[in-house]
Amino acid sequence: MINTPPPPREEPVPGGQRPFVELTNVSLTYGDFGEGLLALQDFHLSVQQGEFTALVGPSGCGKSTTLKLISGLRQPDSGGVIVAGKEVSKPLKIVGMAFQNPTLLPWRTSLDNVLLPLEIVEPHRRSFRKERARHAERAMALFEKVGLKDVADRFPWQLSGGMQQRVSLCRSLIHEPDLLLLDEPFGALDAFTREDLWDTMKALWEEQRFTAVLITHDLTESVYMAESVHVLSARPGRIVHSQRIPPELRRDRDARFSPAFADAVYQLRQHVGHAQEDPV
Ligand SMILES: Nc1ncnc2c1ncn2[C@@H]1O[C@H](COP(=O)(O)OP(=O)(O)OP(=O)(O)O)[C@@H](O)[C@H]1O
Repeated sequence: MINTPPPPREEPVPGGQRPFVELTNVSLTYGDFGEGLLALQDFHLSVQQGEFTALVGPSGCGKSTTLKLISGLRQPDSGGVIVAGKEVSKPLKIVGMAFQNPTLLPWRTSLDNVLLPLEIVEPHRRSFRKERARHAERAMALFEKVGLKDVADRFPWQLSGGMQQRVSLCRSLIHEPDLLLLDEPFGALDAFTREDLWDTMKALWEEQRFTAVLITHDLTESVYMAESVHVLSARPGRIVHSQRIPPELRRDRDARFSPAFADAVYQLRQHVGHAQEDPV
């Protein structure tokens, strides 16, 4: 029902827009050629503008590497990486990122942590001082949206892990990025906090409709959050299965207990299992 054959690649819809994120025939080796470690090979991925996509797969298969390529932190050895219609050749400014570790600076308050990207990245940097009050107002609005109260003046070490991760999500969104890259941001949280944050993130995405790429080991999370889920093979990684997730499975918490939801997770689990057993 929700299966599609392994993509090599989604072609642009005829007459429609090109994908917002497009990796074509990408290979990447860490270290020296010859002795290096081949992380990705023949890798294709396309994500439409405003789409929420998840990448799942065995540990070490190249998921974080894919985000590094999309964000421009690394360049491929061969193949192309295009974001917003342009070849990626350096770190992109239109990207927000959140990681498993919230990586907040302990000597800065929550508000100053959230404002950090505006302080250091152009074009905001040059007008930051003049615009600080306006940015702080936006940060406060974000705090409210993610369910944080009275944290602006508190330091990271005064917050719970879940609160720190909420602050980190605010920081990733403060510059209103077109593209949000999420590297297991919910992975280290307890189950209840994690489920709350899924809903928070979904609400933000529904409101702002940025393009999102989520890496996760949690198949339930991938089905609940993403419109499409791609399974990577064991290293060298490439996509071996793609699954569209019907909107009704992502509608609300109750949907997670439906047979159709369990079926979607089961199918993904089968493909991840095959990927673990049969390295390509
Ligand atoms: N900077 C690096 N130098 C050398 N090897 C690296 C580097 N970064 C990653 N690797 C290796 O490349 C492969 C893919 O790593 P990557 O972090 O992309 O995998 P992953 O799918 O995100 O893993 P996990 O699910 O365990 O987080 C792994 O074998 C990893 O050890």
